[in-house]
Amino acid sequence: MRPLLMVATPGEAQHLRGLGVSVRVSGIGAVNAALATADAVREERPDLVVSVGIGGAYPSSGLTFGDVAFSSEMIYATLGAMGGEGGQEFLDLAALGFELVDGLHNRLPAWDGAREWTRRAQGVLGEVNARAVLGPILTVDTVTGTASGADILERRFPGALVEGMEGSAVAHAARRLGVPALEIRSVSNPVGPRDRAAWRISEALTSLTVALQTVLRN
Ligand SMILES: O=C(O)c1cccc(C(=O)CC[C@H]2O[C@@H](n3cnc4c(=O)[nH]cnc43)[C@H](O)[C@@H]2O)c1
Repeated sequence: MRPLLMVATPGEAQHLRGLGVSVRVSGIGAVNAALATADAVREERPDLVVSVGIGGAYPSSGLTFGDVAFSSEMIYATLGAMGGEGGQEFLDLAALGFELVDGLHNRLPAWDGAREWTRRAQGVLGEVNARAVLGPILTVDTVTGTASGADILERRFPGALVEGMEGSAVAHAARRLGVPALEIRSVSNPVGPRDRAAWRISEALTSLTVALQTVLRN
């Protein structure tokens, strides 16, 4: 297998350089992520693209610092329109009659090995009291900074585990070039009221590295 890891920041890349696979830095956000993924796929011809990084955990996920979310699907959580009664209803691309790619709308299915990778990561993370969980991962353009914002997204996408700012765009670009994709995010912060002091980035990057070492080994 020739996986390509896409990260947003040099700090994330630094932790992952020793894994023996290609790691590319895109910059923050969906546009950077899509453009960098397209360039990297054309240059390196991977057979799997993995969007990896830190992320915020939704309260209902039960995930906490250092837990690792594996995507069952990557969802553009805010791509659509607000409408309906009082303008409070989210209309996704399907409701608007627009296709994203290949007949898909906001949701991009993950690579079909995602469940097996989650199982393997759970084996090793369990030893340090962290968890690996499979479920939807949301992509947002703005870090959610309020409890009501978290609540809105959890209602819109039941079962959502974590949010980040690049995963759907990485998967989208990879899909357009015929390569399967997966997103893996380690929890650095809860989604909710902004508290920058509470972020635990180092802990998140350590368990992300452990999880990746395990799944990439076989
Ligand atoms: O709120 C701040 O002051 C702040 C300070 C430093 C960095 C940020 C970011 O927005 C980093 C975004 C970066 O990290 C990923 N990430 C991590 N946690 C979250 C989250 O809760 N919601 C969305 N994205 C998150 C994201 O993928 C970016 O690559 C903010």
